[in-house]
Amino acid sequence: MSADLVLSGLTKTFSASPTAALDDLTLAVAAGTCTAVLGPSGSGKSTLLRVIAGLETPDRGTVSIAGRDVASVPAERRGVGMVFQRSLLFPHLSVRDNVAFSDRVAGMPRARARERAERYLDTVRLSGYGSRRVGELSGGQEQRVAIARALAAEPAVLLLDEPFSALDPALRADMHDLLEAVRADLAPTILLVTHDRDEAARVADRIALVEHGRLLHEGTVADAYRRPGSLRAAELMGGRNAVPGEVVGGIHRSALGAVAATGVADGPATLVFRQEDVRVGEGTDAGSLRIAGTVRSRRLVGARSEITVDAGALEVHAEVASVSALRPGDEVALSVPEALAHVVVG
Ligand SMILES: Nc1ncnc2c1ncn2[C@@H]1O[C@H](COP(=O)(O)OP(=O)(O)OP(=O)(O)O)[C@@H](O)[C@H]1O
Repeated sequence: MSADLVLSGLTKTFSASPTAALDDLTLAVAAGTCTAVLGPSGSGKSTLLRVIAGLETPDRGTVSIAGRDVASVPAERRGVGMVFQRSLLFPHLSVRDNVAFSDRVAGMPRARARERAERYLDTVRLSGYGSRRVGELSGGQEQRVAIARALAAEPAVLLLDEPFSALDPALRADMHDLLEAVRADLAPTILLVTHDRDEAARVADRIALVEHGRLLHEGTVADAYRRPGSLRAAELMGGRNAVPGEVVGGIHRSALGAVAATGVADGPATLVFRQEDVRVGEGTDAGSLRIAGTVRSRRLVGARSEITVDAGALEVHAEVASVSALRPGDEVALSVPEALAHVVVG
């Protein structure tokens, strides 16, 4: 029940808006995989999903599902299911009849459609809830029903538009487990729009970064974090360290010394590395970048702390354990394994 999804040169400008919501966006999602779409507010993520679903028509470009251009296929025949931030369930129907809705519209007899609905309610771990009214459900349960309803239509492609963002962290974690179970069971091809990098890392195979309607970076989750395609991509992935320098002959030179930059053209380039990858101490392995400086500030980041270190003209950010004794004013030696530093153009 999964299919390759290929988007090619998608462009969409709304008449009310001077700039393109989608600008020549090309992206491929392999059958049965999940790509998370991350990007700032207004970058075109929802428009992208709406174009794929057939709810908007692109000015240019194509959407292909299982190798077929779906331009002339109406939304309800595309084999695409969509779940939004708000569940948009029918309040006057029972949970079971909400899930059975698409089968009923397709003409399936009520008893059979309800039987199938129960199966999908079981998939989203809501068996026993079929007779309830939507108003009797929690937000998390409502989203489960919305997912069951989308799955009951057996979509080859499942589009999720910030489906968990209104849920509290514990419920969100439950939903991530649920999505994993759905993927193992039914393997739809999924495009998940989210603002939450951790969510993307938890549930997706790959990350697509979108800004101003353009694709900035596409790759595995690990690469999005550690090998971003550009300085902007590094920033959007929450990377806090960027050291300007210059590449000459495949070597990047900066205040941190020389680092291999294979394949990067000569010219200005920036060395990026994650705050999570900076270690306190000199680092024993030969391939480490060493940084000496003074702690300027320290702030809590969840259960850990982040320190900002002044190292000459450089500002370096490092995550440390909350029990770390480092305080503003302390001298500190830091190191970064060279393999975890990455050179981007610009
Ligand atoms: N129906 C519409 N009419 C006019 N402009 C629109 C319409 N829908 C979206 N836009 C514009 O297109 C751009 C992209 O919007 P879109 O909703 O796709 O962004 P987004 O990345 O999903 O944002 P967010 O993260 O805030 O949900 C924005 O500038 C928005 O104002």
